[in-house]
Amino acid sequence: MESAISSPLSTSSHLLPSPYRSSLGSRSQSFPSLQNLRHPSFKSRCFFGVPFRSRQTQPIRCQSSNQQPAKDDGFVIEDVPHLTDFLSNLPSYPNPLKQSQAYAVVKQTFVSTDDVVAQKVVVQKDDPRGVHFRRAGPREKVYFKSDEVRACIVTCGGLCPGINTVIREIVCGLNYMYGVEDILGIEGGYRGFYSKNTLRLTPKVVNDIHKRGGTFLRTSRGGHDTNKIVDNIQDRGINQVYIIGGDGTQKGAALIYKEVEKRGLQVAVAGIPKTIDNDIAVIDKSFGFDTAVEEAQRAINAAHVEVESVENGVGIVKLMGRYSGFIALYATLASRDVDCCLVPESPFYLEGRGGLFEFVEERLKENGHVVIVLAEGAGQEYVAQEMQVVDGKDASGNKLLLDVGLWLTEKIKDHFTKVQKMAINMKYIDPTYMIRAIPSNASDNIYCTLLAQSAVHGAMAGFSGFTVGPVNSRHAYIPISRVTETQNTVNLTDRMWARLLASTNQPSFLEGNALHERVDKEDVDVINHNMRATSI
Ligand SMILES: Nc1ncnc2c1ncn2[C@@H]1O[C@H](COP(=O)(O)OP(=O)(O)OP(=O)(O)O)[C@@H](O)[C@H]1O
Ligand SMILES: O=P(O)(O)OC[C@H]1O[C@](O)(CO)[C@@H](O)[C@@H]1O
Ligand SMILES: [Mg+2]
Repeated sequence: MESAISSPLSTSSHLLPSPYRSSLGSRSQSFPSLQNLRHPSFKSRCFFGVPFRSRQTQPIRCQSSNQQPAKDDGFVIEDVPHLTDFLSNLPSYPNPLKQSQAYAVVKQTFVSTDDVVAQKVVVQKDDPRGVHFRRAGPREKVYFKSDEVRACIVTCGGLCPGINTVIREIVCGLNYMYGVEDILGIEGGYRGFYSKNTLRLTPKVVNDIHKRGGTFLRTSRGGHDTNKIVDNIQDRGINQVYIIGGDGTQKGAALIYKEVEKRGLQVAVAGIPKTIDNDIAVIDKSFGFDTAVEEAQRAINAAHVEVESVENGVGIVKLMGRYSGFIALYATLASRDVDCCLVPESPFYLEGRGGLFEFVEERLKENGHVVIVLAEGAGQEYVAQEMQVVDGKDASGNKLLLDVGLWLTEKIKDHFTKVQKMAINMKYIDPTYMIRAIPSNASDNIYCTLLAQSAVHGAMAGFSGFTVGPVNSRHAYIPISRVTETQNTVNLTDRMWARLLASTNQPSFLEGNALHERVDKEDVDVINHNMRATSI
């Protein structure tokens, strides 16, 4: 018989010293074990009964009634900073949502201070309980009076479907839920703080913007100057800063928060993660990603229609994805018209057994056509070898990529016409900006609304230096450093990539490839871990 999973419940408890970890703008608390215990009121009896934000708070260990020593169950909270961490006498006020019509019939308007979201939901019985983040949502107490809030919103980095929805919902959320009227738009990204006038944002001004692609506030790369930005925040009397942007933007937001803390300002800094590439760590998925994948279907479909209408048709579609091939992966899986998907994470090769040329030839013989989807960051090393180019960077310091789409197109044409003496019909489609310069679809719009409202609740509740996002489909406040320390990339040892290979039946390019060895030698542990922990 399967043994019962031990439950962390108790009727008695005592305090233990708090193992307190701290990283940039984050605090982690590890909670010791609560084992062999079952009790439905665990939440209120054990550590959940104590607000874990307070510095005085000591994690509580619960023991079974027979008082056997409890073992550490590895419960960790990666907490976000709060304004009271450096402004200890900050007054709090009852949340005006108590009077809100919208929340009037909600059973539990306020998120308990003890609610957390688990980073991993697929675990094994004996695994440590792992990392948790603070659950997002409205709190009973706020640390701003509504008429004293002066908020601002800025958007930085590349475009992404849904930015306007996030802007709209921050403005409407602040105004409708909290009665905030003073909201400023910072124009043109970070540099707009010190080089441009602000825009006044009201629900009326932003009413329709979610129907448009792009960003109503405009954006830029580069131009992050922490001191100038915080000087400007201070000079303008801004006390809530909403920053929408990707990994670079979030790094900038962390610096702004650090400076705000250093100067002891009552300023809530909230990051809303944005990236079309879906490369932001920890969160389930970035907003606009689904819309982009959907739009990519149109390009793939066009390629497929073109190549199946001619003899030996070869279609190549290049999609965004600098270091992460998620758009290409998901667009391929969704389409089923794609024969081969190439992503930056999976090196490929052209010639010889198991190579791309051989595969294209086979598919042409079999079906008369072939469609390849290519992420822009794939095969960069091959293109670089053949092109005399100086390493270029954009204003933010991101490496400028070489056009792998054109390179591959030429390679395939050359091979079949010159080497194979076989006429092919090449159709190259590059919908790069088309998939991100569009408004978000319905589900992304809903997602954007949740992100915006969660950010507003967090800032009003006095949290600062946090990023908001869904973790296992529950919105959470995540320390900024957690989403910037690594980038999310397609994991070749994860089942999702295997699903793609199984769906397209394309070569894995493992033969003659360094990856083979790498997987064999060092990734056994990773594979085991992923088999256990993968959330997909
Ligand atoms: N390490 C950093 N420290 C401070 N600011 C940064 C850093 N990296 C980037 N920024 C600033 O963040 C802004 C946006 O950065 P970037 O152009 O890299 O886009 P991003 O936010 O990563 O979005 P995406 O990559 O999705 O387009 C720029 O204004 C840039 O100056
Ligand atoms: O041409 P831009 O605006 O710099 O953006 C291109 C880059 O932005 C991204 O979409 C990331 O936001 C990358 O995939 C792409 O390489
Ligand atoms: Mg980036």
